[in-house]
Amino acid sequence: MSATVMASDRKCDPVISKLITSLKETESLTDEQDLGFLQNLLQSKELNALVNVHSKVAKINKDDRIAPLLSASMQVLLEILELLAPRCHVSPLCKEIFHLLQTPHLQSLLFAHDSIAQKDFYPHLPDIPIEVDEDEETIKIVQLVKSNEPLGATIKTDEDTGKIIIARIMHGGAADRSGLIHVGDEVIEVNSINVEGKTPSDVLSILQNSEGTITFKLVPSDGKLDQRESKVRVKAYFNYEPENDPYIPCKEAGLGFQRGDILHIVSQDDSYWWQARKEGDKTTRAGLIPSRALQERRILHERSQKESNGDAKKGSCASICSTPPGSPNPNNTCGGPKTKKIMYDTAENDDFDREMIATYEEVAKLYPRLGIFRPIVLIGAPGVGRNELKRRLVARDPEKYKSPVPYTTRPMRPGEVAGREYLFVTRAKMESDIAAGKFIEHGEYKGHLYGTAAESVKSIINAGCVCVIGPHYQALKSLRTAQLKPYIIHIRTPTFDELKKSRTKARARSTFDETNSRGFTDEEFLEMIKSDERINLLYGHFCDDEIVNEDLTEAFEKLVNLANKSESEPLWAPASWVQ
Ligand SMILES: Nc1ncnc2c1ncn2[C@@H]1O[C@H](COP(=O)(O)OP(=O)(O)OP(=O)(O)O)[C@@H](O)[C@H]1O
Repeated sequence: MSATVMASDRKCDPVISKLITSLKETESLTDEQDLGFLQNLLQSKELNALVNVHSKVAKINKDDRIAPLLSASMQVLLEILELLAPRCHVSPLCKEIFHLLQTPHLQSLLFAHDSIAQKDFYPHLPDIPIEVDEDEETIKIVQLVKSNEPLGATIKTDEDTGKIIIARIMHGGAADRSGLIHVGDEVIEVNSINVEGKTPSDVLSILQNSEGTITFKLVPSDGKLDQRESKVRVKAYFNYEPENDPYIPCKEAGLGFQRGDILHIVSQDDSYWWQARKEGDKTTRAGLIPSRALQERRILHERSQKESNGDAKKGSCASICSTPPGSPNPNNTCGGPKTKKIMYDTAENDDFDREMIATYEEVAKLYPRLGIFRPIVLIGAPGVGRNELKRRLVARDPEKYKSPVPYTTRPMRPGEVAGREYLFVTRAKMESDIAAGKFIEHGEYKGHLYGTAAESVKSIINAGCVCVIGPHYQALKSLRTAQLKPYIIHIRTPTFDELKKSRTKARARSTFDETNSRGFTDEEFLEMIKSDERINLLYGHFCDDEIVNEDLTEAFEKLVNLANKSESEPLWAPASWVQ
């Protein structure tokens, strides 16, 4: 028995009626069961309703009056947002339009509009297979005119058959744009030269030596691979130079980049070599970059090599090292003064960071939200000037920029007000809160605990103010979350000479020795630079920007500009923060 709802009480679509009539006349359908099934299906209410909708949409589509003016209104909206963003703090009108254009309802409406305009609702049906004689081989002849532009395709020898095949087509390259060459196509001839038994480099030299038109004789691959571009954007966490990479399949096809560059990954089809373009780059052809998996392997390989070299070195210097190996203390350096006020600790140490394999991070544009500001986090080497810059920013507009009040277990001193200098708590309470992960940073000084609670940061954000903090760099682990969405700035040291000159001129006070008010020593300057390099190596990729703190006025001006930028412009951030 069929559960299909019949459309017998309604008028069938004329085409369906015709089909039902012809069904009855079909002699080849002798099986009663098949006939019954088809009749039921054609008369079903669901099918008729669908055909009805389809006919109406098809009829409407024929009407030119409702043709869309554009099919990428979301793209236009994003471009307008980018244009408006820097003007938001200048004009309230711009700000209003900016936030209006960001509303999810409007964006969903435009998104739906674009899907309809692009006819994205049509099902993607597989190509109807053409019946070909299995013994007959289809061959296509492709002619391309040689220009300065590379072909944008790589070839390889098929491991099973030994034949030369197209390994990849670079998105936007000449081969891709021709639409005639596909991944998996077998190359039989190049300019009438049979390539059977030849290596990919033989074929390459044929190509290099040919002038004008290049003619390929190809056996098309069975299945056409989907060459649609992916929309993934990543932030690179390492520098890449294809010309110095011995493993890249084709150096000319490589895309070099710097740490911090935003890359548009257009294809991840190949597990080792992705295709990418630099974000904002107008060139259409994508380039090859190592995939995440490949880069992770390389880093692990490099590390294991370094470790084995390091072990050898450690062994040879064991007799002259007094400190046990593997006990780094970023706050107190061997030989330096040891009375740093707050030695910030987080639950984990730098070993955690060494474990991390920094390759790429998926990013998306994070748009400013009305009345919710990203906290500004200044990290840097101890003594570099984070507190000075933070103090100046808060002093510039105390209603807007606020620093969280730290907690302490030390007793209140005369003249202090609870909640102004510190929030005073018992040791037991603070220890249990630290254990519960409620502190973004904490440390001990002269037998008392000090620290900043995550909740203090959150309450400043919730009050509609910009929270400014200058924590120890290890606190980034607990701060860099989707909830807080921090804007992280690395305050960097200038060169030794610039550092010494600027601090001496300003009579800067050393933060390495709280018991004496004195200037920095050369040793401390060197330590600052070393620490800055270390932070850059371990945490630089987490930073949104950096400021070299040589001239204080200039550094502060840059900080103000970056603070404005973080409040008003759409900026790249981890994709998980945007969803
Ligand atoms: N660009 C600069 N030129 C001259 N002096 C500076 C500059 N930046 C900071 N200073 C001075 O250097 C000293 C240390 O700065 P600050 O207290 O801000 O360092 P910090 O990074 O917060 O260090 P710590 O984390 O150790 O407390 C202060 O006297 C400050 O005024």
